[in-house]
Amino acid sequence: MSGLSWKKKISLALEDGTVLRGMSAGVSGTVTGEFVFNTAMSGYEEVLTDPSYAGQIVTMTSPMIGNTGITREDAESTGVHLSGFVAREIVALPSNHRSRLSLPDYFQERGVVAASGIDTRLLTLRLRDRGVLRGILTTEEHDPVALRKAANEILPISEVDLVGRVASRERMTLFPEGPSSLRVVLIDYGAKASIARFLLGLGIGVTVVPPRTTARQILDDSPDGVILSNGPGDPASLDSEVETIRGLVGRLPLFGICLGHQLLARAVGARTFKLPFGHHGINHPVLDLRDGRVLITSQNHNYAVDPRSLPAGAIRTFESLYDHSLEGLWFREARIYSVQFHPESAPGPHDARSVFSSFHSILLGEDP
Ligand SMILES: NC(=O)CC[C@H](N)C(=O)O
Repeated sequence: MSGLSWKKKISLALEDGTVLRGMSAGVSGTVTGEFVFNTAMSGYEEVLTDPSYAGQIVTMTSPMIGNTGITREDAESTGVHLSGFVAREIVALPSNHRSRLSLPDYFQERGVVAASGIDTRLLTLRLRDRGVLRGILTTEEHDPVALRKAANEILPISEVDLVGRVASRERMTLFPEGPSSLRVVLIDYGAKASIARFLLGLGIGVTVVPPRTTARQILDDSPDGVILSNGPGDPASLDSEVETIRGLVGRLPLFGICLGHQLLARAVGARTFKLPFGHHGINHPVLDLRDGRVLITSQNHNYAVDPRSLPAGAIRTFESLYDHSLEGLWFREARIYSVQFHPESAPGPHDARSVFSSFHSILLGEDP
């Protein structure tokens, strides 16, 4: 608990005028972003290190966070990318043989502004009823009038280059342990580490490239397929990324995960739209529209593909059982496969891991 002042007040304000108070569990400072709520009961280390949360302040609905500490082995990237973190109670004393560090000490180490003691039930109901809201989290300002004004001056997430902030800047090839005959290019918009880990586990080599790599450069590299990663922000604002994908469509198998799925859909002419409060959690049921199976999946998105805008040839593969939004696509002719949920399941149940095997089949020229 070193460096932590549980006595320090923290204020939270939303653009709708809501003001809440709590105690700081992280560093002092002011952060702004879009508030979202996450319903996962475990896996906060993966949530903290998932680059897709850049620009967002994440509220955990589970009432006690921090019990299992920080293991460092469960990180999905090398840093914390979300803007701020909120929970009902943040625990400073972990109880877990894998823990290396308490959560408050990790916040100090990583410079995270975090709030404990917030009425997260009220906050979540507000976000559920009014939709995702911009807001501020601060240890420096407590006057409600000033807080409300600041919350209303925050730039919408669609106007911030979040992919540029978290994506990899260098090309790098990872080799699986055993012999491998397949290699894919992973376009990294802020990829979770588990995606490459999974592919390597299937014996597939992975060349990670920055998003600004051109379609020509990727084709000249002659991979067996291309994977479009998860990532932060609004897919509708990523025109140059979509342009690159357009240059790959029909040329080699493509596989999109979350943001990658949304960008792929845009590349073939579909539209994306913002969901009222998104899907963030590890208990999201999706229906496999091909065989009626239900998978419990890990999800983290605020946007979705509009099924009415899909071009001819699109096969809808998965649908959310919460709001019936589109969760997966397959284009047989063009060999494009994509899912809105997270098959790497980190954190989350493992039902959807078979999606990687489906992509493996596509690489081998079979149907998923
Ligand atoms: N996890 C992701 O890839 C998120 C995709 C996108 N930023 C969204 O919020 O919908």
